[in-house]
Amino acid sequence: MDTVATPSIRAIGLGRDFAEHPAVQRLDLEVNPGEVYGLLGPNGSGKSTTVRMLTTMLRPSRGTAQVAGADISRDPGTVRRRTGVVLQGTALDPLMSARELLPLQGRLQSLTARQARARCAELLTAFDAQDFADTPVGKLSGGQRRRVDLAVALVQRPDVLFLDEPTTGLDPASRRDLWDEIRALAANHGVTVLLTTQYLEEADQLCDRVGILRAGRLIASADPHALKDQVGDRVLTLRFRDASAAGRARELLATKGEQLHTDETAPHAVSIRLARPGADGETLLTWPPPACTPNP
Ligand SMILES: Nc1ncnc2c1ncn2[C@@H]1O[C@H](COP(=O)(O)OP(=O)(O)OP(=O)(O)O)[C@@H](O)[C@H]1O
Repeated sequence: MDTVATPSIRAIGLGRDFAEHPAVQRLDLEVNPGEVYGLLGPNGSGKSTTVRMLTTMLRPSRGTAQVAGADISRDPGTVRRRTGVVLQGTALDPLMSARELLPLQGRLQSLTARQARARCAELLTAFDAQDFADTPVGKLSGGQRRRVDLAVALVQRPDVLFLDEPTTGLDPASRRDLWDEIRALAANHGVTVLLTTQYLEEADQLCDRVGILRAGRLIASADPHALKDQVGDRVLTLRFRDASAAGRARELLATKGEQLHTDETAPHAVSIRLARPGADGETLLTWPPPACTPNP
């Protein structure tokens, strides 16, 4: 019996040039069913170009890929039917509400009116969106809006979901809520998720595996812990009660010449690179600092 699952996404030598400049070089990638895979990389590293090729929006210059069992070049219609996509700045009609948009999407995907209404009700409940279901999406907060984007992408029950920088611009609490939704999709419904991110913490907390893209090349791909060992310095993260305590710790550590890693998504945390030889075991910080030690 064959017990090896067919990958939900398999790219072989996939690449795309713009005016002879390779935006994505030769990408080899496999993502398994039910996995949350993160493509991590700075601006311009090729993340969106990769997503646009895998979702059949952009023709590759070289290579091949299969998504949800279909070839992106030979059978793009099947790929589109079996996948959901949320791109950066997805253009939903700002005057329409979730309760209008979701059934409309269902009808476009050939559901009957009754099926479309039922699916809409199911998704509004799943995304805890009843309270803002009748508000035009143009008037929603960033976090609410992303949940509607995600719900719209899920109307057709996709096997594979692509999310291009799903949490950019969200506050930390909305970001964590969205992480929970994405995890639940994979864990409870077996949806395979490929997302792109610029945030190390997001890749670390959310993804089963992470690929690092740099200048259009996948330079590493593994689970986040293995990746940190392979390509990163060791990082010690201290979490504080509030952002101001973290700020004071950051100032103290900077005066000691420590190399700090800043992550704008985690204002309560301070991360220190432990790359200096001989730094292990040294006391880096005494907390609380002397100025706020309670009087005996
Ligand atoms: N339509 C296009 N025409 C010309 N060059 C493009 C086009 N789209 C992307 N590029 C170039 O391809 C490279 C990769 O861009 P891409 O948008 O894939 O990167 P990214 O990692 O998604 O960046 P960001 O995080 O800013 O979205 C960049 O050098 C970009 O300028």
